[in-house]
Amino acid sequence: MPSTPSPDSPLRIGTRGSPLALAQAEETARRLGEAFSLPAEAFEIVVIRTTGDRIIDRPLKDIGGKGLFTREIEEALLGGEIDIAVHSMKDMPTLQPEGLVLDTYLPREDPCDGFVSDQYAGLAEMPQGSVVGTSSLRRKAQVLNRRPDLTVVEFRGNVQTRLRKLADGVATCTFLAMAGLNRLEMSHIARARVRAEEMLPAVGQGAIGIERRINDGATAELLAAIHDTPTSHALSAERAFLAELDGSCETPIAGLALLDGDELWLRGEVLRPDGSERLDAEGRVPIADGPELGRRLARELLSATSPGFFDWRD
Ligand SMILES: NCc1[nH]cc(CCC(=O)O)c1CC(=O)O
Repeated sequence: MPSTPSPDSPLRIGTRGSPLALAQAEETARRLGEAFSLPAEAFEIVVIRTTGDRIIDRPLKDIGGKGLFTREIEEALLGGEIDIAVHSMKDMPTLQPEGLVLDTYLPREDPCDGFVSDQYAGLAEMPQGSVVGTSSLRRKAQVLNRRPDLTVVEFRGNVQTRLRKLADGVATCTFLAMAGLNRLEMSHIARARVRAEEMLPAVGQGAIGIERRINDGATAELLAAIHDTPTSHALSAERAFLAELDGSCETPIAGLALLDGDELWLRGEVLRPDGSERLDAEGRVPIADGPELGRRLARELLSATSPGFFDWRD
């Protein structure tokens, strides 16, 4: 690929095919186009179907393995079928395959969850025994920790599918990332934005990451123009926390870093899947020490958990 994409030799952007994934790929193309004054035809969006997209009738944790939503995309990147891959950082394992790097971030959207229900304004108002739909182990554990009386049912599928299940009465409420709703211009469906103090988001939530081949210097130069440094500082701290816990998007782990002047604040949380126990830790350090803080908080939580806390992990 030449150093600057053109309609004759477009930059091929690999992505999943959901409306949200496409919106994220389009945002990436738009930002690159603006940075280099390129027409839309200088970018080609290549939709790649992943294992996670293919199997929609089983809970994610039963399909197993990390990178359910990324493996096929990373193979296309390694195979030279695409030039970059655009991902929701929330879905990304902490380690990338040999030969790939994931170090470009777009400015982060709202990291918090949204509460979605056409009947109730928030979790506190849900009647005893109500049904919550979510496929996220984190959200399930957090909901049950606050409201042990509620029932959580599996709620797989993209945003549109989940809304249909809600309309069909499969559940009374669900939670969706505000970032996804904002990017789809659907934030009006959230009855409330759930503050991080109430429900700590997933590590990386709201951030878009762009992956490339490690030896592709021309693409690295392009991506540098749209990289957001504050987002990368926050994500480095959160992902160091996650990596030290050896967690993935399949485990009830939450973490959020916020920048405040030249300092970084990080809170991390681990839960038992049934919500019966929840532990958190937080700290504030100079921004450069974010990853070290992430590892320290993870070790703090690991040593504070009661026997058996992590037995659900394989
Ligand atoms: N696991 C699916 C997923 N991956 C990223 C987002 C939302 C967008 C984001 O967090 O950046 C979602 C859907 C959701 O949680 O509502």
